[in-house]
Amino acid sequence: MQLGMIGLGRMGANMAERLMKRGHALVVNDTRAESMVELQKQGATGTVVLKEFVALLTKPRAVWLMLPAAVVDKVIAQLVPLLDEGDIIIDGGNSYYHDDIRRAGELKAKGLHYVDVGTSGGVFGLERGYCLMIGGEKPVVEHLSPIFASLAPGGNDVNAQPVAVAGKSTSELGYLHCGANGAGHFVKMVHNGIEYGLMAAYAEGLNILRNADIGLRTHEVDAETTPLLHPEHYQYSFNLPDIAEVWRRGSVISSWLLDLTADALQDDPTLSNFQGRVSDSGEGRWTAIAAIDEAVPTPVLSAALQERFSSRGNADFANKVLSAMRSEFGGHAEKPAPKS
Ligand SMILES: NC(=O)C1=CN([C@@H]2O[C@H](COP(=O)(O)OP(=O)(O)OC[C@H]3O[C@@H](n4cnc5c(N)ncnc54)[C@H](O)[C@@H]3O)[C@@H](O)[C@H]2O)C=CC1
Ligand SMILES: O=C(CO)[C@H](O)[C@H](O)COP(=O)(O)O
Repeated sequence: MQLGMIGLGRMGANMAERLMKRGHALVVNDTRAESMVELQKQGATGTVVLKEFVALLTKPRAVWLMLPAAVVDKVIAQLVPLLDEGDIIIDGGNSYYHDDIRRAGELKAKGLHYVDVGTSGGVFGLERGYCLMIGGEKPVVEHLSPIFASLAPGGNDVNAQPVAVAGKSTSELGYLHCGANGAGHFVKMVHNGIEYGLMAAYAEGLNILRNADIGLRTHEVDAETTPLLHPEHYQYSFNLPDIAEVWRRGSVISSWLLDLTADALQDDPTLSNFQGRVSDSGEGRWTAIAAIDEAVPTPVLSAALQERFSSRGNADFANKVLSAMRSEFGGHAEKPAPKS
């Protein structure tokens, strides 16, 4: 099948390559001409000029956007005058599902179809395949199924576990039509909310292990902690790369995120290349908003999001306010920071 791919960054380029390896014809576009070179060598047709890109596509055209969420509306506005009735725009990035609902309505009025696809798999998707969470009209989704089936891991995914729905759903192949427009990105939003929680759980647990030698270095211990500490209980110098590795082998908490964590710790046990300022691209916030709208408690997912804000120094002033209040009501002075 032919597919147009706009956005050839960390995700789009690998997805185009995976599709070509599985026999699809790719027409590619990016504002960065250099991002097309390798794909063109592999057989893709490509141009930086959007009008020429559209002219290379056969009707009904299928155009997959793999762009930062912030530029999707702009690119759709440029694309629409170039498209014809019956053409399909697929947004495979991390858009907010509210935007999908609006876009699908606007495009429907022009005779165009819109499909939202939550894509998971990161830069490893080229080899492992991508998990696809899809929202849109059933016949349009079915029309695109050769593309979804080729991007997804498929039934031979080595990580796949036996499933109860065998033979009844494409879910066992790694892609799923989740519902009407917005449903794909709704499911991806919650997927990423869970991702934040899982990531925070591993990070917090490993931090407890890392500090289990605190009784051996009482001279460094925070002045607040010293009176409460029984040094004899904290005499362990754990090897974190080894612990992450052993947890990968048959443990209850084994996972792909743990595999990646173990790899990172093998490379550098102190993670000295990172400052620990953790960004967020919106999905965790939208998950928290949906939970509030539904009045569903999400203490773990919400705390994981808040932890990212703190990591960027956004709690510093609040902490100063706390110290100021302690000083005001109890005359408590701030104690010195631990020696490093
Ligand atoms: N990196 C990841 O692990 C994952 C990313 N996503 C989502 O996929 C989307 C793409 O992510 P990445 O590939 O990581 O981003 P990226 O920043 O690596 O690539 C974006 C590409 O879009 C191009 N681009 C920007 N504006 C353009 C325009 N107006 N016209 C044509 N091309 C344009 C850029 O030149 C770049 O090549 C985002 O929505 C992201 O949130 C989804 C799952 C995983
Ligand atoms: O969708 C993804 C993974 O599933 C992307 O890597 C996304 O960028 C992760 O979210 P955040 O940037 O908020 O950490």
